[in-house]
Order: sequence, then C-alpha cells, then structure tokens
Amino acid sequence: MSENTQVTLPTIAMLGAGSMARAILAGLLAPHVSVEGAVRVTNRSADNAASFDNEPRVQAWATATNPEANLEAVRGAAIVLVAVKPAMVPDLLDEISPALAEGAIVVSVAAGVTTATMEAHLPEHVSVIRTMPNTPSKIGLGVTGIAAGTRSTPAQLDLICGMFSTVGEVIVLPENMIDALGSISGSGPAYVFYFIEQLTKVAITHGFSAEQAQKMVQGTFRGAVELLAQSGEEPQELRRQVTSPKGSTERAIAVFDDANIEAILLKGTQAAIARSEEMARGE
Ligand SMILES: NC(=O)C1=CN([C@@H]2O[C@H](COP(=O)(O)OP(=O)(O)OC[C@H]3O[C@@H](n4cnc5c(N)ncnc54)[C@H](O)[C@@H]3O)[C@@H](O)[C@H]2O)C=CC1
Ligand SMILES: O=C(O)[C@@H]1CCC=N1
Repeated sequence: MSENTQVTLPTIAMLGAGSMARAILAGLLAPHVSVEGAVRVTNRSADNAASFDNEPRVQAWATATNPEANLEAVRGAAIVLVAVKPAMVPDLLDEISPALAEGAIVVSVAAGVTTATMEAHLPEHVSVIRTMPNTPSKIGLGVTGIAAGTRSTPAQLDLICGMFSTVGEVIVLPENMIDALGSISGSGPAYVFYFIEQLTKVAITHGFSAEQAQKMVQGTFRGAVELLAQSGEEPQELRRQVTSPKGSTERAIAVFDDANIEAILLKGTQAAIARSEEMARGE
C-alpha cells in the first residue's frame, strides 16, 4: 500500500506484544494510519509494557502486574489481535470472551490455530479471521496471508486486509492454504537470514574478516533483492546476467543443482507445514 493512502481503523487491542505484534504495531503507528483511540497492547512482563511509556498512541498493560490486563484491553475494542504463542490461544480466548464487544473481530496471527478452534472458544457474536504475517511488517515490507472464518463478513475481511496493508502485501486465501503460505513467507525471513549466516561463515572460511564477510554478504543480498525489485526482470534473467557461459558462477550453480536445493527447500517447507498441523492438534 502506498505511504500516501490514508487508512482509518477502529479501536484495536493487541494481546501478546512480542516480536510479531510489535512488527504490526510499527505499521499501525505510521503517519498515514489513524487508529481510533490508543492501540491497547498487553503482554506478560511489566518491563515490556513500560517500553511503551513514552508512546502516547499506545496504552500498555502487563498480566504480571494486572491479572485483568487482557479483559481491560479488549473491552470496547472492535479488532482484537491475538499474538500469543499458539498453545496459549484457546485459554486466552476463554479468558477474554466475557469482555468482548458485540460484533468484535478476533484476528489471530498464531501458527496452526484453526478458525474452527477459535470459533469454538468465542461467543457467537464474535467473528474470527486467521492471518499469517511476517516480521518485515516492521518496516512496511511484510507479506500477510489472510483467511476468513465461518462467521466473518466480506466487510470485516476487507477491514482486516486494510489493517495488514498498512504493513505490506496481503494475500487472501482459503484457510487450507495458510500453513503452506506460512512455510514460505511466514517462516521465510528466517530462511533468508539463515542463508546470510551460512554464506558469511563461508566467506570467513575463505579468509575474510568478519567485518569484510558481513559487508560482502549483506551488501550482495541487499543489492540483488533491490536489483530484482527495481529492474522488473525475472530472477532467471538476472541470474543469467551473472552466469557467464563457461565462467565461474556456472560451476557454483552446478554444485547447487547437484545438491537439489529445490528438493531441500520443499522438504523444509513440508516439515514446517507438518509442525503447523501438529500445533493445530494442540501438540
Ligand atoms: N515471529 C514470527 O515471525 C511470527 C510469529 N507468528 C505468530 O505470532 C505469535 C507470537 O509469536 P512471537 O511474537 O514470535 O512470540 P513472542 O514470544 O515474541 O511474543 C509473545 C508475547 O505474548 C506475551 N504473552 C504471553 N502470555 C500472554 C497472556 N496470557 N496475555 C498477554 N500476553 C501474553 C508474551 O509476554 C510475549 O510478549 C505466535 O502465535 C506465532 O505463531 C506468526 C507469524 C510470524
Ligand atoms: O515459527 C513459527 O512457528 C512462527 C510461524 C511463522 C514464523 N514464525
């Protein structure tokens, strides 16, 4: 979404102000977004809540010091974003159910927790929408998959798409595809950082200092991704431009092809999907 598109959102409560919720919150606090009232956030520790002391657009509670924190935060909120660990979601929904406003939308970012599970733990008058965002949301470059629940309306889905559009791209999809999306874009930033870590180690093995290795690897990832974004070319074409016939890159790519990187990535994403399915069963 363009930085200039003004977005207006109703009252929002975010339960579980950890890495993911804070990344989304950063987008909600951008100048082109206006949220009704302060964004209400909760988490466990008082220190974490205190980190919002100088942010007037956020009202924070800690469950460690106020056992009613979640109930107070959701009272009157139109959108309730649930961002605690997946195993904690059912208990949290039971806890907040009595305080939820009529017609509130409960939006979960939790991996593996189905809309059926959430709907079973919430009153009938509350709608559920399941999402799978990623941490680059923090800088407005997130990708979020969004799936409707059985009780959500098209207008509610649009509202939540608008909310996540403040932090990047949005893909609406059927719920049975959300674990697969999570295995690509939800977990994906970790894969990218992992490749950066591995290539940095390799550079050090070749005799470069840690500082040189960091500069060459991070500069190359950044430059390549930016070139892809700015050139409008396909990755295959940009790769061809680097890979001179009978040159050195060709030899490296042949080694990667022999190792069947695609099959390894498929296996990794299948393992991530299997884990999401375990979490859906509460394991
Ligand atoms: N980190 C990521 O890249 C992504 C995470 N997610 C989902 O986001 C959720 C949170 O993950 P992270 O932010 O990584 O975890 P985190 O551990 O950084 O954050 C969880 C937060 O929940 C708080 N919390 C725990 N119990 C609470 C309670 N009863 N009431 C209020 N707050 C409570 C904790 O204090 C902590 O601040 C998970 O369900 C995960 O599946 C989804 C997509 C990407
Ligand atoms: O690792 C996890 O379970 C969460 C979901 C996708 C990214 N982080």
